[in-house]
Amino acid sequence: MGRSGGHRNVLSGFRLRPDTERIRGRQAPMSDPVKGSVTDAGSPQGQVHRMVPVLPLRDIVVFPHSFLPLSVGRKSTVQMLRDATREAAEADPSGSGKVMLAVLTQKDDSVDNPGEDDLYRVGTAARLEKQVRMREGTVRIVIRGSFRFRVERIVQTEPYVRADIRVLDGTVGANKTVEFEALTRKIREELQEMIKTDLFPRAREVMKTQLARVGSAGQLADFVAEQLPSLNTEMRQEILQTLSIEDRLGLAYAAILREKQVRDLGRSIESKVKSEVGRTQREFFLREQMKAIQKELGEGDDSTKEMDELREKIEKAGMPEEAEKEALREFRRLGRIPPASAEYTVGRTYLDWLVRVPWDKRTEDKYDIPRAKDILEADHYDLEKVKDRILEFLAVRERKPDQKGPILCFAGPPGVGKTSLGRSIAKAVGREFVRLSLGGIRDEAEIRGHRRTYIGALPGQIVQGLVRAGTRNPVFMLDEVDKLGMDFRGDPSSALLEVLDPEQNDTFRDHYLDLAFDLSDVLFIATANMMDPVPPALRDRMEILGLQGYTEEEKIQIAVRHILPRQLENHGLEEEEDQPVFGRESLALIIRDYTREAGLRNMERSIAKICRKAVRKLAEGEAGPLQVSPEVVSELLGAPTSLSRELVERVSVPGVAVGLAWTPVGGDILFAEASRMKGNTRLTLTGQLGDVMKESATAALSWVRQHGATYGIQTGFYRKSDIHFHVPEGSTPKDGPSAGITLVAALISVLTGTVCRPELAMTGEITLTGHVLPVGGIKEKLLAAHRYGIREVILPRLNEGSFLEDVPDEIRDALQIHLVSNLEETIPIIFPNLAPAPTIPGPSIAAGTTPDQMLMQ
Ligand SMILES: Nc1ncnc2c1ncn2[C@@H]1O[C@H](COP(=O)(O)OP(=O)(O)OP(=O)(O)O)[C@@H](O)[C@H]1O
Repeated sequence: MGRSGGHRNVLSGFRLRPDTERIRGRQAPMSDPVKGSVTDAGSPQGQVHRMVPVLPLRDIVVFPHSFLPLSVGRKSTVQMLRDATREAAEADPSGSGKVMLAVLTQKDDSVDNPGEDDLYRVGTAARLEKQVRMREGTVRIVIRGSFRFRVERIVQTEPYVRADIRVLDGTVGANKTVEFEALTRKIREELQEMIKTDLFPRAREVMKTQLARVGSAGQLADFVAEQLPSLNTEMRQEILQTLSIEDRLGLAYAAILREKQVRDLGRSIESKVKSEVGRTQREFFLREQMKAIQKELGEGDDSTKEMDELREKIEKAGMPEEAEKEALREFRRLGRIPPASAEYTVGRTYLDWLVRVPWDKRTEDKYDIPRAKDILEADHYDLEKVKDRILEFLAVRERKPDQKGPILCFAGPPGVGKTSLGRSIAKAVGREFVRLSLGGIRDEAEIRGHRRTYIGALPGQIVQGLVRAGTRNPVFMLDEVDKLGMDFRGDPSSALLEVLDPEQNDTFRDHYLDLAFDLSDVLFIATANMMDPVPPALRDRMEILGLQGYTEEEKIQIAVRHILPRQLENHGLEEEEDQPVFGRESLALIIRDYTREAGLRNMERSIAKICRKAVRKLAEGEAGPLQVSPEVVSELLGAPTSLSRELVERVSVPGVAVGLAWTPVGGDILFAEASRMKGNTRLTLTGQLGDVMKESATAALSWVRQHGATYGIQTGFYRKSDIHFHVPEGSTPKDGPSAGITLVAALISVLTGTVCRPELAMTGEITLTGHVLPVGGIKEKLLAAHRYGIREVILPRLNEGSFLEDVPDEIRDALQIHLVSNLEETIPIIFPNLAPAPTIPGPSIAAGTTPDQMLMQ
């Protein structure tokens, strides 16, 4: 027997039967529309009906007054219907004989051919109201429940079941109407409430009418059992078998309470599901829309693939536990944010940085000292002291790899090979090399990164450098530590201190990554042009290796051995017949007239320029190697920027003297100018005069006023004069006391109207009593003098030691050096024609006298 196909709608309650509609074309009423008190009438109670054909049902319990359509599919049942119909027709040839069926519910609905034990013993006798044979062999029937019965005996099982049945009284205790009143009313109220809240309007009306037609209390209990969807077959069967009305009402009420619970639960699930479904559906819809837009724009939908790749990268990045946890957390968050949002981009960029940081990638160190020596030798000419120190440094590291030794700092003018030494160290130990220029960094965040809350935040330069290196243990060159700035955005040098401090740098925390990174494997090397501006705390961490400028000869050697071969290779001039041939004089010319530097930067640039021109000439079909003679140099590089000529011109008037200065970019010459005007004893100082040089100017004036007469200067010259000192700035700022004798020379020159000699330069600090004190940077200054073609130099005698020690022979040989102890010795060297008169001691000057007061004397 097939099921009726009755559809139970959990959410809306009551059972709706689509089959009913199909058969009758409209919603069939669920119960017999009989009015008034209904007993299980139709058969006297206790009466036994014999040989009644049994209609076994799966999952459905039929009650008296039930009126329901069913679909019959089992062959045995179809046959049973045919036989029963025939028998009824035979018994009542008038045609009004109704077929009566004993409807029994199966205990187990999986049984196909139920026997005696598979059926409940209590059922409902029903009349067959209608039957329609369908094409596929099934029969649609409509039955109407009549009375409860109990099976007395199964009299036949094949081909279908027949039984003798006894009519039961389903109205036991029906006279106690008052007692039932409260319960009946309650049940009705509950049912009405359910109908109101849970049904669609049309079904609600049908149900209301049916409930209104339910007359007796027993019938009400049956109605509940039949209609409440949450009851199962056993519960319904139990209500059917309960003959006492009181008990049946009790069971029905319990069923209602249960139903209410189930509905409340259903509602809360429904609202949860609804809100979840609403949100997911919305997101889904938006994502789909976005995909469509991307597709339209031809951007494709690679996001899933991309996310998979990202996850793989996170897993392979070798992050420490803390970092990996954070990365996966961010990754999961990313999965929940729409990819087009700004937040997604921020998260994505963060993860991209995280996976690029070389958490566990490192190179194996090679501490092979002889090999390191070869590499340093091959890459660098001279610099013996520095190379020795580097080799010692490496040797100690070999013995004690975790040595938290000093940080090397190469100090010297630009272009003397600081960076290239760093590269050679990296090559020698087999590490990657990265370089970070600290020049102009004023913001701590550039070292340590911006916090992620800033739009466009990035990791700091240290982390970026490591990412560039691709390993966690590169040689990291911090260029120009002396140029670190500091302002309201924080002090970058304190961040740098942390980076360089071996006690702290194993847990360096970049603000952007916000994760600890161990920097202790990094080999930091610093460079600086001068050490004075480097904050003392930073200087303390470093061992300073000084590199000075090169002499002309050294430069020629470096050019021939290193720079030329490199530039030829860079310009694709490997073939000998293509290579330009540089003569020694040409290189000297470039050094002397085209580059004014302590290092080799401009020289390398000039050589590169000539190589470019040579390549072009070859390309234009000019055969043979280019012979780079001095004339060709002039032709290719243009007019020389020779200073010697400028020197002669500038010193051709009285009042100008040539001094030597030390600057952060190497030695340089300076012009000290003095002039005298009619006036009122005023001293004016202009130009690039630092505080120290201003003091030197005042001291120079005082000395000349005291001793000027010796050199033919009118005593009291200052009374009707204003004196003006000026030191043109030139390209590089210069400061220091070493201009003392130069200022004296300029003043005497203007006061006596005698020009200084252009081939003579000088340096030395003076005291008020005319002593010449030692100064710094002797080697640099002499190299500069040589570069400019100066032939004579006046130096303080007290510098004799460093002059003999530091200055290369070649320079010493090329320059005539005058060592002086006081100005009396000095002036005749500068002005040989000013005959010194016997010394007349001047008036002594009280301490604390101002320049103006002095001028008044
Ligand atoms: N002693 C040397 N031997 C060989 N080549 C040298 C030597 N000194 C400098 N050079 C070459 O001169 C050029 C400039 O040197 P480098 O860039 O290392 O200078 P630097 O001191 O680092 O300058 P900066 O302070 O401006 O960074 C490089 O090509 C370098 O190879």
